Amino acid sequence: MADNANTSDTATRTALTEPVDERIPTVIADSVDIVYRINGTGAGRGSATAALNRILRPKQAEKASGTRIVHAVKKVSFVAYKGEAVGLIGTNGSGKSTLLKGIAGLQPVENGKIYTDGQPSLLGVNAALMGDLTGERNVYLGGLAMGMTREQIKERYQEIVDFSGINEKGDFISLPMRTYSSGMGSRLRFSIAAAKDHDVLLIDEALSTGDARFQARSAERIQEMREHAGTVFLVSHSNAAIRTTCERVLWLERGELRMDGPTEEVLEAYEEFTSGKAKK
Ligand SMILES: Nc1ncnc2c1ncn2[C@@H]1O[C@H](COP(=O)(O)OP(=O)(O)OP(=O)(O)O)[C@@H](O)[C@H]1O
Repeated sequence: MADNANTSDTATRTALTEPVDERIPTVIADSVDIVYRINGTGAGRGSATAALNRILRPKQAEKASGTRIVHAVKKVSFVAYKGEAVGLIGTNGSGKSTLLKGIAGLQPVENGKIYTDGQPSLLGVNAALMGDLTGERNVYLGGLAMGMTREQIKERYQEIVDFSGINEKGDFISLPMRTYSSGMGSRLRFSIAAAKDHDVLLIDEALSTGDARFQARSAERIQEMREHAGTVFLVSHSNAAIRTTCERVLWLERGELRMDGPTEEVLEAYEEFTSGKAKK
């Protein structure tokens, strides 16, 4: 018995030390479906009885209340690895943002599973900063939300402000964020997120509103984050931003994964698809 155990032990050790695939997975999506339910227009909308029915008889109530279902992500599977920058492309409403929210754990998965190693951080154009607070307060708020301590934020504060370039044209950091242009807002959001190395960083269109100089700076910072062995996902309609940032691309169309491969290959097919669409 003991001998057998030893033999299998050695076999396991050999198997474990063989360099099968040295890449370390950080996000695994296994046949993921994500569905939105929009409580609808049917009879009794908003009444207490309708609400009670939704709890007690969800199936029938769903029909009666006219609940609409939007199947935003359909059977999507992929594995992303440490050090990868993965672009997510697809026409409007194809499910890119929804998939990012699913990976971040902000949108429940209907079927299938998403496994992540470490804490994913979603950086979106609507990241939870407060418009009525100054840029400075928001740097602290965002930093705390990412799990940094007050001291760590204080140490990196100037770096964050400088990276964002918010103060290049005057003292804007002491003004409420609602007074910023959309480009300024997204620059500050990205700068806050970039102050920390993330295991998995999910970026939703945040770079597209920045100017060319800021986009180049962000691309450089994303490169650094990858070198620190994180995984970056970038949703963008800018094929140029995808080309400079990502070496792999997932193309979603109508919620389905149409293609997963090297950036140039996927973008070529996508560009053909979109130009074909434009001609129709
Ligand atoms: N909160 C929501 N409630 C209901 N349906 C939603 C919601 N958010 C998105 N959807 C629907 O899910 C589908 C996918 O939307 P999603 O925002 O993920 O697409 P996208 O690829 O990011 O689009 P875009 O490129 O326009 O930003 C769309 O049909 C959209 O109408």
